[in-house]
Amino acid sequence: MDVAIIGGTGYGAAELIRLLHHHPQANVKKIISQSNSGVKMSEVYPHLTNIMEIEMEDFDAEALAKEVDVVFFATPSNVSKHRIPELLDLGVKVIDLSGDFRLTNRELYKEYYGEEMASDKYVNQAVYGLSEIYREEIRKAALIANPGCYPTSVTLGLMPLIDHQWTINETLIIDAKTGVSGAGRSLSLNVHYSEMNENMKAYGVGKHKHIPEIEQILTDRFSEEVQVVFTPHIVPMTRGILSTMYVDLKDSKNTAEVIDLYEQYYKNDPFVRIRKEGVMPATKEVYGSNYCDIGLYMDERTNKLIVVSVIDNLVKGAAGQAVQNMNIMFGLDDMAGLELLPTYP
Ligand SMILES: NC(=O)C1=CN([C@@H]2O[C@H](COP(=O)(O)OP(=O)(O)OC[C@H]3O[C@@H](n4cnc5c(N)ncnc54)[C@H](OP(=O)(O)O)[C@@H]3O)[C@@H](O)[C@H]2O)C=CC1
Ligand SMILES: CC(=O)N[C@@H](CCC(=O)OP(=O)(O)O)C(=O)O
Repeated sequence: MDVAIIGGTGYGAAELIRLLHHHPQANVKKIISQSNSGVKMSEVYPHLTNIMEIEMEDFDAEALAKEVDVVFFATPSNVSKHRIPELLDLGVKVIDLSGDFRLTNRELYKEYYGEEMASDKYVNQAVYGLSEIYREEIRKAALIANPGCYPTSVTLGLMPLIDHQWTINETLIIDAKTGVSGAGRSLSLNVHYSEMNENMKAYGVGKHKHIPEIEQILTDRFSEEVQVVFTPHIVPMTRGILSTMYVDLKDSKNTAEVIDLYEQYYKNDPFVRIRKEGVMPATKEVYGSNYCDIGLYMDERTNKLIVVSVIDNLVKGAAGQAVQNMNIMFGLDDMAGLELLPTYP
C-alpha cells in the first residue's frame, strides 16, 4: 500500500514515518512540503538518515491520486479543508490529523477555529476516527477526521460510563496535562525552553478547541447533551498526555465493579489497557506506543469516580491512531505497524 504524507517537516509527519517504517504493508512513497520542496526528509530530520532519503515535493492532487492509495494530512488547522475536497473527488482515501473535519457544527467551527468549515458535501463524508468506538464507520470511510490528542485520552477514558449510561453528570470535570510536542515543531514563546523548564501552566481555559470536540463525541453516545469543564495544562516533558476526570455515578459501585465494566468494554481492543485496582497509569508507561492506559478509583467517601487516562500525544493522540485507522480502512489488523512497546524508562 503506497502512502503520501502532507506537512513533511512537522512532528506528525516524522512520527508517521517512524511508525510506517515498521508496517508490513505500507510504503511511504511521497512526502509533500510547502516549505522544503526538493529537500530530503533526512536533511530536515537527521535521525531518518538512510531511512527516508526521498525528496519532498509540492502538492499535486492528480499525481497523488495516480501514485498512492492513501494520503495523511499532518498540517495545521484550516489547511487540509482546501486540499482534501480535490483528493476525495479523485477517489483518494484521506486521513486528516488536523481538526478541519472533526466538528459537525458550523457555528462552533467558526467560533473555535476562526474560519468557515469546509462545505457540507465533504464534511458529511468525514468519519470521526476514534478507532475503538467508530470501527464500523471507519471501515467504510473515504475521509477520516483523526481525533485531537486530548479528546482521544478523554473520550476513551469516559466512554464505558457514557455508553452504559452509568453517569448522572451532564457536566463532567476534566483536568489534563500535555507535553510540549503537542504544540508542534514551529517555535513559539509558549514552549521556549526558559518559559517551559521547571514550569507548568494552564492555558486555553474555557475556550480550548477540544471542548466542542469532546462534547460532540460524548453527546453522540449519551442519553443527554454532555458539557465538559476542560482545563488543559502544559508541563515540562516532551511527549505524553494525562487526563484526570471526576464523575458522579448513577448507582453505587465499588472500584472493582467499575474496572470490570472497563475490562469488558475494551476486551477486543488491543490498544486500551485497564490498570488493576490500586494502580494508576503514568505517561512514561505509554511513551512512543499506541496504548491508552486507564486507571480507576471509586472514592466512596465523596461518591466520585476518578478516571486517569494516559496516551502518547504523537502516537495514540495523532500518528498512531491515524495508522490504526488506515489499518481498519484497508481491512488489516489494528496492530500492523504499531506493535512497538513503550520506551521505558
Ligand atoms: N503534535 C501533536 O501532538 C498532535 C498534533 N495534531 C495535529 O496534527 C497536525 C500536525 O501537527 P504537528 O505535526 O504537531 O505540527 P507541526 O507544526 O510540527 O507541523 C505542521 C507542518 O505542516 C506544514 N504547514 C505549516 N503551515 C502550513 C500551511 N499554511 N499550509 C500547508 N502546510 C503547512 C509544515 O510542514 P511543511 O512546511 O513541510 O509543509 C509544518 O511543519 C496539526 O493539525 C495538529 O493540531 C493532532 C494531535 C496531536
Ligand atoms: C501544547 C499544545 O499546544 N497542544 C495542542 C494540542 C492540540 C493538538 O495537537 O490537537 P489538534 O489537532 O486539535 O490541534 C493544543 O492545546 O492546541
